[in-house]
Amino acid sequence: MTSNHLATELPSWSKLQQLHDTKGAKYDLRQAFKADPKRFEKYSEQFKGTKTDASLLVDYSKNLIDDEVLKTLLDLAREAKVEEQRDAMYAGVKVNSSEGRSVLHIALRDLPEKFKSKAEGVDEVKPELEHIKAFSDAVRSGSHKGYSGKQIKSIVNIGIGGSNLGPLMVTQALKPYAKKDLEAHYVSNIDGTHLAEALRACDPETTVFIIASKTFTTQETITNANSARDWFLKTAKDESHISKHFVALSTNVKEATAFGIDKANMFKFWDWVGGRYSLWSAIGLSIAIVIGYENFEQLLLGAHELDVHFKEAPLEKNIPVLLATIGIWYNNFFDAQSYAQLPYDQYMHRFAAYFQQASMESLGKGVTKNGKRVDYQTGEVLWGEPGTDGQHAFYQLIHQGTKLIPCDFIAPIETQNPLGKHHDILLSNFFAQPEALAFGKTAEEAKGELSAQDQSNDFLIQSKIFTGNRPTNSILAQKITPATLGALIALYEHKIAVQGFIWNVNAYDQFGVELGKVLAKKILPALEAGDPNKPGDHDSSTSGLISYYLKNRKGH
Ligand SMILES: O=P(O)(O)OC[C@H]1O[C@](O)(CO)[C@@H](O)[C@@H]1O
Repeated sequence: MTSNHLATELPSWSKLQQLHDTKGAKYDLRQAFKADPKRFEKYSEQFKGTKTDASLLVDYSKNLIDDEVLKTLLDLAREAKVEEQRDAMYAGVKVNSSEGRSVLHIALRDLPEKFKSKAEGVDEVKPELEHIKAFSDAVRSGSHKGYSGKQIKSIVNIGIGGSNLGPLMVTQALKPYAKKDLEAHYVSNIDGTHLAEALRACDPETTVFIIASKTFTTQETITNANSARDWFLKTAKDESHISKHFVALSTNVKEATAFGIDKANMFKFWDWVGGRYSLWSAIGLSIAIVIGYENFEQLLLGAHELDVHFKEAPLEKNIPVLLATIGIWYNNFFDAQSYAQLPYDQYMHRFAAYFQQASMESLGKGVTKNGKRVDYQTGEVLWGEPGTDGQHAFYQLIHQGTKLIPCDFIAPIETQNPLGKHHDILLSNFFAQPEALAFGKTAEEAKGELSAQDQSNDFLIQSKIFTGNRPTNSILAQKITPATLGALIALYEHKIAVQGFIWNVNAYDQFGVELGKVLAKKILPALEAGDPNKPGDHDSSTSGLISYYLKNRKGH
């Protein structure tokens, strides 16, 4: 299923522009809520797993939308053939056209085999899960021992981008489910500090290194993996011990073998698993080790149940479609420059960082799938920090700054750590912030709060006005369990898919990360040669910087 369109050519695009100009820009949430006491019921959806405890309430009523806007947004989705593109993706059509690949992370979690996606390797998903189960069980139970017969106490996942952020985010978000006597470290950065700090906390006799790289050629990962092997061999001495301490997660068996990893220690996945969608695959091995295979399976099943919702719910009730199109409303018609994800759950502190890659690497594209340059904005700039820390840092700008920043607030109803009044206080903030953003404070109200003397101080009054009409979604999860987290991640993955379908960009390639990598490879020999007078053939800025570095570096 290919589509030829520029989003601006779809009939509903100009209608949305009109709607924005005639009423969207002036939309008043105070009035909207007053006029319709059932607005919350109308503009919220519940998602409940049937076989898992996944449970989400998504309230999108505090958006600058009415029935006409919403209908037009969904018309836009239909005109862009979102449903057909989704079905093609699920079926295994090679929708990643530039790389000639299917996009089937949904097949990794389709344990009930509902979608019958077709691609080479789909039938290997379950055997590979068995492999993950056997290894994670062995490490957790202590039956997999280090070369000197000791039980494994630390794992170090070495990977970057999608081979790091997903497992890192999930193991943090699900920390209450983690095995207590096992330390998990995640090393991604080529900065030697990252590996050095992790190794300081490890003992070679009791550490397993998980080399996670789809391609097994990524410079950071291979360099870190080699340094980890050197560190290990300094103590272990004998290379035959490597097999008990190094495993590889990769689609590239040849390179992993060349690195010295035993076939039995390789966990494979397939080219239809995009790096930033790979936590459900062998890349999730560290998740299974940390939280146990049964919990890992719940994560997959929760995501699968959301996949079913995305596939079967009518667009009017389809949560990923609603969030995606509402996002487009602001990104393309209100010129919103960014979008914030704000989890009110300390364990979810890497959630926005994870979706930064998933969303921005997927949708940061400037050409359509047919090679036409787009004449509209694409990927949202995504950022965020957990509440309430964010409140004391950047919320001032969200409330009163000149930029429109749509936000998603996410919180669990049940905390993993009941502690006095803490959770109610946290949640009171979770409820209050979207309320303040939506309804603001008028000049009258601001004036009423001032002393008689200050009531004529216009600067004070103006400074205390909150314009309101700042849009938010509020997502309440029952509890951040493995299944609920799986559903939440899948929800945002599908939001990305829908936006890609509408903007008609390929959300599954990443050519934008290449150029800088190629230039770095050209620069490295000059740094290794070390002659400040020979920085290589560059512009004066780059050469000047390299020479300055070479002249001033010490301890090399
Ligand atoms: O898993 P690999 O092949 O080492 O790639 C790591 C990351 O590098 C990228 O290719 C580019 O940043 C990501 O898409 C990917 O997640």
